[in-house]
Amino acid sequence: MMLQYLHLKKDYPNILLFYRMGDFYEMFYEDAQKAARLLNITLTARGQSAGQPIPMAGIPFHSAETYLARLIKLGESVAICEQIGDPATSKGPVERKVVRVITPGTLTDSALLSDKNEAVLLSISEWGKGKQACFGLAWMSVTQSHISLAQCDKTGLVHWLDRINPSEIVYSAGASEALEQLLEQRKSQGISQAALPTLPAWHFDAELGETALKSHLQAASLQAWSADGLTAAHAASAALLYFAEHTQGRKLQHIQSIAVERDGDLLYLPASTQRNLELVQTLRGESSPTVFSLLDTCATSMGSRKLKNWLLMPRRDREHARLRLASIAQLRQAAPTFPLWQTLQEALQQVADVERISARISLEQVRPRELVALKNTLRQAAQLAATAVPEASPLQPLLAGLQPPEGVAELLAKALLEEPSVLVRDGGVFAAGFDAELDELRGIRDNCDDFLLDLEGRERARSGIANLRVQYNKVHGFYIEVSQGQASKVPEDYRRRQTLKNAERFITPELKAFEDKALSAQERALAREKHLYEALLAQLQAHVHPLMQLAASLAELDALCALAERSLSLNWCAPQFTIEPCIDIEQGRHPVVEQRLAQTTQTPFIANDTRMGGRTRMQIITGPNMGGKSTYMRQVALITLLASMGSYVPATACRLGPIDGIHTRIGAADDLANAQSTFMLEMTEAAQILNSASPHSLVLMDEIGRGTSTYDGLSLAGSIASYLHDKTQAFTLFATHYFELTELPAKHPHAVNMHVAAAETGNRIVFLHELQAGPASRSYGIHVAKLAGMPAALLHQARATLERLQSQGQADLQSDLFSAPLTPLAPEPEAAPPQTSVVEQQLAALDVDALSPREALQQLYQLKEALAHTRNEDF
Ligand SMILES: Nc1ncnc2c1ncn2[C@@H]1O[C@H](COP(=O)(O)OP(=O)(O)OP(=O)(O)O)[C@@H](O)[C@H]1O
Repeated sequence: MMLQYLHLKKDYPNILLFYRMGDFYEMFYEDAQKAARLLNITLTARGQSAGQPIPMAGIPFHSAETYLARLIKLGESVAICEQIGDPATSKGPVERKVVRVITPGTLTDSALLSDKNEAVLLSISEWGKGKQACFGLAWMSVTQSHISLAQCDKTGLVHWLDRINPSEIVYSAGASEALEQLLEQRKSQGISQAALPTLPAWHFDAELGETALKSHLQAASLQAWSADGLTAAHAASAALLYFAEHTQGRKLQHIQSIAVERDGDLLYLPASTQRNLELVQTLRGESSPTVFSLLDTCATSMGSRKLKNWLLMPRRDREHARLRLASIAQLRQAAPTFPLWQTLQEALQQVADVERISARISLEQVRPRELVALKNTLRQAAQLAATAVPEASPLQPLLAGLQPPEGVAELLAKALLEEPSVLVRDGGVFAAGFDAELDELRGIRDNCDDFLLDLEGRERARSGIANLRVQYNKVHGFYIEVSQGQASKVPEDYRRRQTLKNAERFITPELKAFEDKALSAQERALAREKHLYEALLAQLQAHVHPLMQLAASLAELDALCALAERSLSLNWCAPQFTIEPCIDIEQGRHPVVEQRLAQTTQTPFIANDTRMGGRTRMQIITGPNMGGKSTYMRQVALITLLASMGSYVPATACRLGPIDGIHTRIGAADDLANAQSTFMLEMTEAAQILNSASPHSLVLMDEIGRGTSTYDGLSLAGSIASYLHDKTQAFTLFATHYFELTELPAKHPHAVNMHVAAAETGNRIVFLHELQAGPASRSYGIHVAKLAGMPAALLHQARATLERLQSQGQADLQSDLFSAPLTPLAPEPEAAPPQTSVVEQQLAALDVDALSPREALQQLYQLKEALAHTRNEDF
């Protein structure tokens, strides 16, 4: 047996092998030691090898899922080896085979997968040399029906890793040191938790990949998906498909489309932005309260996953967002009594996870109860599809996509019991009337009771033993039981089966014959149900593709209903898109802080306006600690993001120009989690922003420079602000406690000073959380320290020091800070200057001195008209 084990294990050297022995999965050697450590299970020994006991550890097979879940969470992979031979007929060890490999990026079991998260497997190939070098990416979730492809350079790779956030990344064993380092570094810095398996380099073969993709799509060319010529991505696909199919032990029939993604099509939300804005996880690593937890009122897990995808992968072009906004507008309308979203969401509550069920049908892992849930969902979907909406409604195509594939619900209704057993092996899955042979076998079993009662009556009469009973147990089968006192009266043909303290158990030839028939009927019925189930799954394969499409429509409808509900319940407005570069928000709010305030203190959130665009590209935001600077900056980023994903936004009005990314540098205690020095991390993140932001990006800089000495920090903060203003020209919100930076707008025409207002009464401070124009009149650090409960003597000393420093004057520093020009920067390509509006251009061209009063008036009218025209240029 150990020979068989070692033979199987040799193909899975780096992952745990669960070796099935009876009711246990056993592990041996290092696997046993590792599992004992990770799972806290007992390490025992079995036999000897080279004079040493063989370490062994096991888990009961019926509780395997719990252990698997723990191992997967720890980033381990497990190969499941089952007995496939018949122990009764096997000579030597029963034949065994690895039937499945479970890895963090290829999960399909409902018990291991989180309902609201995708487990994504990413494959990376390196292609070409020197200037032609690029990375090919291919990624998928095994429970979805498409593969995504992309190609990029090194900077782009970081963007994609942030976006995809894979659970597992497979790359070549011969990968470059740079790639290996990047992946390891992200893991050690806690940016990624992805498992990092490697495959031999020959798996990353472009031709192999292209052929595999074509075979999945059953197409002669990949042109229809714009996926031809993507050599590097094809190479990554080869390894991706090999790895995924190898883990499932079968071809992934349900993969039926390709999505080619391009960096330039998507908004860039770096990992730091996702973290700082607490999109799906709080800074403490919890799943609530976050933007996603606030948005997610979906009725189905499919809807939640779709919504999360919209939030984390918004597109730059506004087509998708506009369509979603139009759909939300429709869902908000009364139809006729309740808003349409409510009627639809009630129906969606009854909908099962069609996407995952369909994938499990394809992988032949689906359970009977999931099929019953699918049947009920299909009926529900047919009703949803019939929902009345106006003809030109943007919801029309979605509702049309809810038509269930023909005959599937009927087939499932006919085949399955309303409440089947959990597992097919227990029987009790198929409905009566579906299969004549099964009905007959079940008939024999069901007639048992009648026969046994009849036999009992006859045997009592024959033997004259009144308390004789015919019974059954799993160990001994059928028997006739009589008390010890009566045992001598039994007829001659009774054969003793078992002696108990007070009773004797017998069998008769007639009972034995019945037992053989009944037990074999039971066994045959189970085998028949297994066979029928396999046949049913084979029949369902043809419907997997339409079921996946139905799932996509259900998910989208659900996500839209959630956004409609949120927009009404939280009083959000529809954003407007314009080609003019701007972020124009009226009475904006931070949705999560607003909700927290409402739930905890019941104090209202103070809404604030944001006007950026045209002349204003940068706000230097000052004000006391706790004044609301971070909240304000985050709210601008969140409103921008929510609008870009096609959601209503927490504001009374919002106009938004093109946006290509949201970059944030926000100092927080979370830096401690990283091994890097806080200041180093701060500078690294700032450098990344300066290198990748563009005039269409939104940049949030919160207290940059505070991680080093005052003068260093101040100088760096000043230079960074200047660089962002002059070179990057991104929309920038720059919060700082360096009061000296309020001088910046004097020399930088596109920057303005803003401050969060606070009122002082005596030595007390009241935060107004109101954003006002101009710099803060002073800082309130000592007031805030008082609020925090600092000892009075300490505060007294701090005040005295402050006064002394202020009287020494810092004026010199202030005027010097921005006097040094931002040169030499000549070799760098100049970014395009901020777009000047038509009105500005006309104004610049005017020769005022040459105009008569009448012409001047005329010009004024024209300018006003041009201005109105620009503002209406929404698209
Ligand atoms: N607009 C607002 N309306 C009501 N309360 C607010 C508002 N903005 C902020 N707050 C409250 O003030 C608290 C502090 O806000 P925030 O962290 O944004 O201040 P800050 O100015 O960035 O402080 P620091 O400079 O210390 O980082 C928030 O947690 C919130 O409770």
